[in-house]
Parts: sequence; C-alpha cells; structure tokens
Amino acid sequence: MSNQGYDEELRSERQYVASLYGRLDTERVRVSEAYAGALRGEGFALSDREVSVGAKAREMARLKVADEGLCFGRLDALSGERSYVGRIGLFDEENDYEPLVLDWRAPASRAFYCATGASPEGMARRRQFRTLGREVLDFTDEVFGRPGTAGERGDVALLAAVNAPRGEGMRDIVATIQAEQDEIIRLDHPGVVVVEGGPGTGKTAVALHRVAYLLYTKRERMERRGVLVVGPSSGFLDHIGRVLPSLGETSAVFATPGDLVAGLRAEREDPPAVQRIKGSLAILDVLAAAVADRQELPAEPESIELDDVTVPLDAGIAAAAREVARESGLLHNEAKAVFERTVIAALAVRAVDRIGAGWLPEDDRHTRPEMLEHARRDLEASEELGAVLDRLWPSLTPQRLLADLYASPERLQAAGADPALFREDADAWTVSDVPLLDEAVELLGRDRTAERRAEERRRLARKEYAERVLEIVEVEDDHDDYEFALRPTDVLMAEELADRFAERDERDLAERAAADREWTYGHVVVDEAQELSEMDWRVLMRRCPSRSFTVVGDLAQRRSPSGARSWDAMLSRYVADRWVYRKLTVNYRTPSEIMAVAASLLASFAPDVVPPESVRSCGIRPWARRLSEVDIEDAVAEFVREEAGREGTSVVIGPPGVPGAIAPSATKGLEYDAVLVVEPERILAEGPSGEAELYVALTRATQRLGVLYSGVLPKVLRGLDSGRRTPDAYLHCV
Ligand SMILES: Nc1ncnc2c1ncn2[C@@H]1O[C@H](COP(=O)(O)OP(=O)(O)OP(=O)(O)O)[C@@H](O)[C@H]1O
Repeated sequence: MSNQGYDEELRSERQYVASLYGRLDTERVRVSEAYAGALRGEGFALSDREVSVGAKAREMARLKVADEGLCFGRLDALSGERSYVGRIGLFDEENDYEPLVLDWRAPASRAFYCATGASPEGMARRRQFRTLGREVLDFTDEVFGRPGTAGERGDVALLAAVNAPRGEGMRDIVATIQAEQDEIIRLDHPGVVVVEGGPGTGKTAVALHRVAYLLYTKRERMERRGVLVVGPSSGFLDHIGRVLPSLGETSAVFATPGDLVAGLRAEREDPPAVQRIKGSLAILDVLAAAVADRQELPAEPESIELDDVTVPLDAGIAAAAREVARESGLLHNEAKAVFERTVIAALAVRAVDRIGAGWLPEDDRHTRPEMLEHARRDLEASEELGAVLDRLWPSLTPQRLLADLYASPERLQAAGADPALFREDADAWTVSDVPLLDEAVELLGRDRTAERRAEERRRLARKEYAERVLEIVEVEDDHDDYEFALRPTDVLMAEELADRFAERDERDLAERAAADREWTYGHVVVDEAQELSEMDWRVLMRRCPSRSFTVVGDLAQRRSPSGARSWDAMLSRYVADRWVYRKLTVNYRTPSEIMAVAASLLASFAPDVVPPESVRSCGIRPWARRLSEVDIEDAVAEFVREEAGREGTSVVIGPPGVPGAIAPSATKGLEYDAVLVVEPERILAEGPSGEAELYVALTRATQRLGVLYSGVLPKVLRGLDSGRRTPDAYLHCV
C-alpha cells in the first residue's frame, strides 16, 4: 500500500472507529435511561421489575468495559465481507441489526485469531489497530494468500503488547490472542482441559479468557453457579484480579488452596515431609481411624446414679451401642444420637432389672414397661450420663478432630498416623490442613454451629444491601459523561427493591459460595495446578461435580513435595481418561536472552522438558556479579533505587535472610520488568525443589535480569554476562 493509500485508509478507519464510539455512547445513554426507568418501575409489573433492573445493570457494565479499546481489528473475507472485532459486540438497529463490531468471543471472530497464511480460513486480510484511548494510532495488515506469507503471524501489535512495561496487575490480551491460545480458549470440551506450558506462555491469561468465553457462551449456567479460580497466593490473585472485570465478567470467585474451607484463611506451610504426608490419599485412612478412635469405650465401668438405683455403664454396653451406631451408616455427629439411644435403652433395662430383682417377673407386661419408660426418662435427664456420653462419643467439628489428633502422640498412634504430624500449636492451621478439614466434614457430618454463623452473616449482608444500593447510585451520580444520575424518587425505589431482593437472597455470588460449603461451581480454573496435592484435588472435585475444569500448570515448575508428578495420576481417578491435554509453546514474557539462561538450568533438572520459545529478544544480556555479602546489600539497595526511577515493576528474589528479597515461591505466576536474583546457589540448595525455585525466579523478568552472588555461581548460570554492568544494560527492550 502506498503512503497515500495508507493515510487514506487510516483516516477512514479512524472515522469508522469514531462512529462506533458514537454508537456506544448513544447506547449507554439509552440503557442508563432504561435502567433509571426500570428502577422507577415504568412499564413493568412489580414482579418483573427487579429482573429488568438486573438486566439493565449488567448491560451498563458491559458497555462500560468498552470505554477504551472498543475495536482492535478488522477481518476481510475472500468473499469481500468485512468484520470489525472488538471488546464487545454492537449492532446497527436501523439496518437489520447488522453487526457493526463483533464481540471477540463470537464464533465469527475466531478467524481473527486463527487465520494464518498457511491456513487463511477463507480470509484475505487481518488488520490490527494500535489504539490509545479512543483513538486509532495506526494499523498493520497481514495479507493472506500471497507468496511468502505462509509463515507465522508478523504481529506488530503482539510485540508492542509484550514489550510494554508492566503496570499494576495483569492485563487482558483480547487484542492479541494467538492461534494456539485461541484454540484452547474456545475448546468445546465439557470436562477437564489441562493446559501445560513453560513460564510466560500465557497459561493464566488463556485460562481467564476461557472463563470469559464460557460465561459468554454458557451464560445461564455459569452465571448462576459461578466460576471458581484457584491460584497459588493472595498476591497472585491480586495480580490477575482485574482481567475478568476488564472483560466485563464478575461471576468469578477467587481463592487460594488455603481459602477453600469457609471461615478459614490458612497461609502457613508445613515442613516438606509433613506436606507430603497430608497431601497423600493415604491420610484418608488416618482420618477415618481418628474418627473411629473418638468413639470410645469406658476403661472402667461408669456408675450412673438415678433416684432409685445406680447403674454401671460398662464397656460391654458401650461396645454394643457403638456397633449399632456404626452400622447405622450415619456420619459420626449424626450417629451420636443412635449411640446415645442404644446406651440409654440398655441402661434402662439394667436399672429395671436391679430395682425389680426378686419381685418383678421378667415377662411382666404391665409394670415393667412403665418402669422402663420411667428409667429411660431419668437417664435422658441425667447430666452425669450426658457428660459420660459426650466423652465416649463427642460431637466433633473438623477443627476439633484435627487439633485433638495433632496435639496427642497417643491419638496419632491410635489412628495409625506418622508421629511427624504432632505439633504443639495444634490449631495453627496450615495450607495442607485445609483439605483434611474439608474431608473431616465428610466424615463427621454437618456442622450446625458453622451453619448458624453463616445465617448470621447472611442477615448482616441483607442489612447492608440497602446501603450498597445507595452507594451504587452515588457512584453513578459521579459519572459526568453520561446521564446516570437518579432522582430522589429513584433512590426510594432502590431502597424498596433492596428489601425485595433481600427476601430472595441477593448476596453476591462470592459471598453465597463462601458461606455454603456445599456450594458447587459451574466451572473451576486451577492455576499453578502442579502444586496441588491428591487431597487438594478431592476438595476441588467436590466443589464441581460436573467436572468442568480448566487446569493450567507446568510440571517443571513444581515446588510442592506433594504436587503433581503426572496429570494422569492426579485426574484419572475422577474423570478416567476423559480429560484433554493442550500445550503452549511460546513464551510471551521472557526475552530469549533470559530464557536461554533459564533453559540451561531446566536442562540440568528436567532434560526431557522442551523450554518455551521466546517470542522476542531484547538485545540486553542478563548479567551476574560476584560481590562480598556486605556489598550485596548495597547493590540490592542500588537496584531498588534505580528501578524506582524507571517505568515498570521490579523485584529482588532471594533465599531467606537476604535483606529486601522475597522468596521465589512468593513470585509464582507473577512478572516484573526487572528482576534481581540474589545468591542463586543458596536457592538451589533449599530443599529438593531448589532447581524449580530458581527456574521460577529466573523466568519472572519481562526485560532485565541480574544475578548477585557472594560464593560460587552455579554452573548452569555460567552463561551470564559477568562483565561490568553498564547503564545500557538497564535500557528497555526494543
Ligand atoms: N497473546 C498474548 N498477547 C499479549 N500478551 C500475552 C499474550 N499471551 C501472553 N501474554 C503475556 O505474557 C505474560 C505471561 O502470561 P501468563 O502469566 O499468563 O503466563 P503463564 O504461562 O501463566 O506463566 P507462568 O507459568 O510463569 O506463571 C503476561 O504478561 C501476558 O499478558
């Protein structure tokens, strides 16, 4: 295309995109008016009004996400048809609802991401816009079907996106999703999809866009049940937290494996050996035995004093009652009533036998039943007996079961548990206790106390609901671009609506799901899934009986001793062979200069794993410097100072004891423009997963990597530039 031709095209594209924003603005005014009208109840029967308000509020949110980057490209079919692709779909109401711009998730948008020279999918051209705010800055074209265009996409927009300095949190990638990623995002598989790929291959990004896609295509089911996204740490969840809202989706609940039991937030970690024990399915036998061990027999007969007689509760009576209770098939807490009833019945017989000894015939049909009934009532009322029964068959919460077990070497031994599970602060819960607590609910039965607490939380939530409605109204009022302001009468309506919603349990999805242990999700995303233990998987499978999962991870980055060694070993128990596996191979984060260093480390501990190929190089060699320990401290401070003056993000990663450094595990799934790794040989020496930890640390950088060490540089890092670092070394990639 000549320069003049390009300029004319650019002008026309700018006009078109400007007209789309015009359409968007009109639409927003229309919807906001309809929203206010629905709040006032215009044109609706009262019963339909809240449905309408909800729908309008959702539509307003949908239109809001397209404030910037509404349209990012155009697709020209061989047939001559043109489609614009963007963040949301808009239609021309005056022209038979012709699409003006297609939602990126619509089937017709697929070719925008997938067409290549080799497989053009009936397309002649893909045009990608570079935009700033509402403006199209320029565009690039890929023309299919010409000689020499059959290779990979020459993607200027992609390179601009991956080169851009990182800000706070992850961004969505709708404008530049790559073909191998798109295939996974749209994969129509109802069961478990495992996505594996090296660091930076976009696993997290793909999983989140798949959620947005599923919410678009299966909206009803997904919105009602919600989607659970499980990630390794709260820092990671903060990092990814904005992606779905930027795509207009809010029906996701985010949790770490330590948050999966309601009312608990476990962050501590057990020592590796203990993690391994608690993560293995063999712990199920220990838990079952620990529960059985709480169904005790009296060592000595307990004397129960009634008004007329004293009866002994001995091991024989307790054993027979225990048998009956166990055979009832009920869970421990529910079977307690059976145990108690059976003991009381036996003691009543014993009491009547004693009182009637010598004068009451065994076959008496009149006095004996009356006396039995009398004795039963006395026994039921006996506090002394109640205390004994509570000791023999206590009502247990999961927390009490586990804390009592951990605190007692005797109980551990009786349950066949490893003595390593003993701990002094028995109820200082760790992340690996969470699946055990969850499992304990299955063994003990429902915990009525937690249910009562949840009901109280619900009541408070209802109370706050009306206030929240008012807040929303105020926020919308602040919006100066559009006429969202509501009149006082609308506010009154909003309050009335709040009351009505309260009756129908309108807590937001996250709250409802968190308060209800039996909540099941429409879909579950598991990130850094290689870290999850066999026991973690049991919890997640319970949360999603439909087994609709997107599981993303990288076995080579596994750090947890109880994590996955193979996907099949973790999954086949639940879904047999009905899970599919996809691989991502291109690294969008780490430039090739840094990836080369990480790849030589990878080859040393996982020689069979092919490292991902970087999508770009940046011309800056990662470096290493040897310094004394004292000088390292100064160099770290200097790094922090220098980076603070640059655009983008940075981090210092090191073993415990390095001032200002965080552990590699805390950076899992995260990324920074500049990374300084300190004392890598000590990271390597940190336990059996040292290599994976260092691999994670080296692959966090999007631009610059430096290494400081005081002892020996690990052999695998010898390729690093050891020359004096020049200021140029800190330039951005270009
Ligand atoms: N198609 C794309 N267009 C633009 N950026 C992309 C694309 N795919 C991935 N990225 C970017 O690459 C970076 C790495 O992505 P992501 O964190 O999803 O990788 P990952 O495979 O989960 O990495 P890790 O295993 O190290 O956690 C992110 O900044 C992401 O936005």
